[in-house]
Amino acid sequence: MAAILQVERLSKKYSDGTAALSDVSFELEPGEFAAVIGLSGAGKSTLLRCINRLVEPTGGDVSFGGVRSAKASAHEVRLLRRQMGMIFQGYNLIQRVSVLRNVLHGRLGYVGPVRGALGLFSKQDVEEAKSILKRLGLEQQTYKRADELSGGQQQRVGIARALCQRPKLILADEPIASLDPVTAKIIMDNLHRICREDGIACIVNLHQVEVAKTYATRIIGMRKGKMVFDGRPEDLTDRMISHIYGESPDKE
Ligand SMILES: Nc1ncnc2c1ncn2[C@@H]1O[C@H](COP(=O)(O)OP(=O)(O)OP(=O)(O)O)[C@@H](O)[C@H]1O
Repeated sequence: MAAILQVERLSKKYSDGTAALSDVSFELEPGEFAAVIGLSGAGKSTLLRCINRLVEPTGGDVSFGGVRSAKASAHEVRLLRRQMGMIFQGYNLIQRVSVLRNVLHGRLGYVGPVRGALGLFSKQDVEEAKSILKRLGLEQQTYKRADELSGGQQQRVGIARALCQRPKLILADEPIASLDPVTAKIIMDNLHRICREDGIACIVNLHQVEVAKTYATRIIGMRKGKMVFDGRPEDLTDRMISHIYGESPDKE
C-alpha cells in the first residue's frame, strides 16, 4: 500500500540551539495507528508539530498524500494541514462557546476564517458535526458550553473537532496525559475505534508504554531527538524500553 505520510530525515533545532529532532525518517500507511513513546523532552511534540508545520523544521521534509511540505506555499500548507486533525493534551477548546461550535471549528479550513468567525456554517456542516458528536456519545452535550464539561468529555469534543476536518491523519499529542486511567481508556477506545472505522491514520504521543502496546499497530521510540525504535508492539523488548527510557536526555 502506498504511504500516506513520508517523513524524511526530519530535523528541528530551536533558536536556542536545542536539537529537538535529529534525522527522523519513517513512512505511515493509510489507517495505521502509531504510538510515539519516549521520555519527556525526547522530541515527541516537536515531531508531530513538524509534520503539520505548526513548527518549521530546520532540515528534512514531510510528504503527505504525495505533496512535499518543505517546498509548499502557504496556501498548500493550509490545504495539507486541514487534512491533519490535531488533538492536544489540554484540549484547546474555546471554553465560552458551545460544544457544537467548537466541533464546527474543525471546518474552518474549508469555509474560511470570515465565514467561520461569523458562524456561517452550512446546514450540512452542522448536521455532520452533530452526527460526529453522537458517535462520540456527546449528543446530550451539544449545546452546553465547553467549560461545563468534564476533562474526558472535553477531550471527546477535541476528537470530534478533529474528525470534523474529515482528516486522513490524526496527530494526537499526549491526549490522555491529564486524565485518570478510566477516562483515559474511554478516550483511547474512542480514538482507536473511530480511526479504524473511518480508515484514518493516527500518530499518538503517549507516556504510558502499556497503553501504546494495547492500541498501536506500530510503535516509534524516541530518545534525545532520535528515533531509536520503529516496529511492532510485540517486538518492543524490555531491553529496548530501558534504552528508550533509560536516562534523562539532559544527562547525556
Ligand atoms: N519552542 C522551543 N524552544 C526551545 N526549545 C524547545 C521548544 N520547544 C521544545 N523545546 C525543547 O525541545 C526538546 C523536545 O521537546 P518536545 O516538547 O518536543 O519533547 P516531548 O518528548 O514532547 O516532551 P513532553 O513529553 O514533556 O511533552 C526539549 O529539550 C524541549 O525543551
